[in-house]
Amino acid sequence: MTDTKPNEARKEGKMEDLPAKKPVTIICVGMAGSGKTTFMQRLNSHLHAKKNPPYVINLDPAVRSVPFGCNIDIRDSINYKKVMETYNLGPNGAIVTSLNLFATKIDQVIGLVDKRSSNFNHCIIDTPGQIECFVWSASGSIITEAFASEFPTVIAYIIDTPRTSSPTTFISNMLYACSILYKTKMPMILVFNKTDVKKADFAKEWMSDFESFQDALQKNIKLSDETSEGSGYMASLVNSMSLVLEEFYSTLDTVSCSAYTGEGFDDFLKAVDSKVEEYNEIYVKERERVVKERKEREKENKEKNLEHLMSDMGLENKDKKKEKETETGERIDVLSDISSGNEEDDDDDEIDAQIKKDEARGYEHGIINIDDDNDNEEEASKISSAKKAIQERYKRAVANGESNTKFAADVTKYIRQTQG
Ligand SMILES: Nc1nc2c(ncn2[C@@H]2O[C@H](COP(=O)(O)OP(=O)(O)OP(=O)(O)O)[C@@H](O)[C@H]2O)c(=O)[nH]1
Repeated sequence: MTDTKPNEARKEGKMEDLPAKKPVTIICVGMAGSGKTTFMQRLNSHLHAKKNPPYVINLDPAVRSVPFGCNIDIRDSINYKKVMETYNLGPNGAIVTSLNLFATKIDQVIGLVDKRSSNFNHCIIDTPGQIECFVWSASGSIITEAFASEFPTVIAYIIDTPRTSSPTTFISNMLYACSILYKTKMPMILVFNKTDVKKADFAKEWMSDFESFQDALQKNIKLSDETSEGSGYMASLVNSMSLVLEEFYSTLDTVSCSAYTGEGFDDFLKAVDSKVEEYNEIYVKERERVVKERKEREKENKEKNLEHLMSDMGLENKDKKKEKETETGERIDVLSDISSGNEEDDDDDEIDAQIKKDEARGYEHGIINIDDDNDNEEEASKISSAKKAIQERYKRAVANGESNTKFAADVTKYIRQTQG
């Protein structure tokens, strides 16, 4: 992970002791038409101009043409039109399916980026215009998580500033950004794009001054009252939402820029740097904590499963029973008990006689020779050592996350042997 301390140490020439600096991943998300692709194009040329070319990834399978050179393009491996035909899907379903197919290869993608990571400082990713296809899909989460676990990752939420100038659309956009922030748990930068058309000062003011937002809302209500009905409900909803979102604003960096003119891109890169620091200070620790917790939970579950399996097989109980009865000097109830009791001598004679009769009639007995104590002890010890071996193997398999069909077959065989 990128770290400010390693950077300082690098400057001091102690680089050999330090891990290689990882590039930062910038994932561009935003509503359809907010200007993600144009923003990517400008960011790409801006970084090139600074002799700091980025690694570029396009994750929009439905885009006709991409106005920048891509290092990885989802369209090279997935044919969106074919996905639509093959799976009989509509446009959005096909985007989700294409992303699903791409997500199955994400480890290879990360491998590729990692391999080249010494050559660039930024990896920039464009996402589909249908924001929900990426943000709310499992594959979107997998892809984001995969990058975030390997590189410092920042979400750039692109906003169409002129289209956000009404309090209602502003709050809708903020709610969306808020939900993405809490879903991905990644550092986020709000990018007010298209400032060549409308400056983003109004939005920044609304975010920092609740009263000014209220004023704008009141003005909007008066205007709406003249033009539409039912705006009272909308206004009160927007009002409540603005209160809820106050805390969310404090966690964000905002930048205004124009993908057309290139204004604000230096500020954007500065914001990225500060978010990387935040990522290292807060998110890395948080992620480590979550991963640790998940591992502990998995370990607990595995142990519980092992206990359940053993008790389903009747092994643990029998062992415990055996221990208990040995302590009290009582008869041991083991699998070979059918032949170990002395009190059944008479019964044994009867059974013996029956077997002889049956054999004389030509029947075959597929039972253990219940008369022979030594054979039974041998059988019991065989079963006991098989049990131990299987327990050991199960524990090892559980520890290694092994999925071994032969092992499963062994367990089945053993259950049949002991319970059949
Ligand atoms: N004036 C102005 N227009 C812009 C700017 N950025 C993008 N646009 C225009 O906004 C429209 C949408 O831009 P795109 O870059 O295609 O937006 P997008 O978010 O990638 O679109 P989808 O991926 O289809 O959702 C285009 O007509 C762009 O020319 C900007 O900074 N200023």
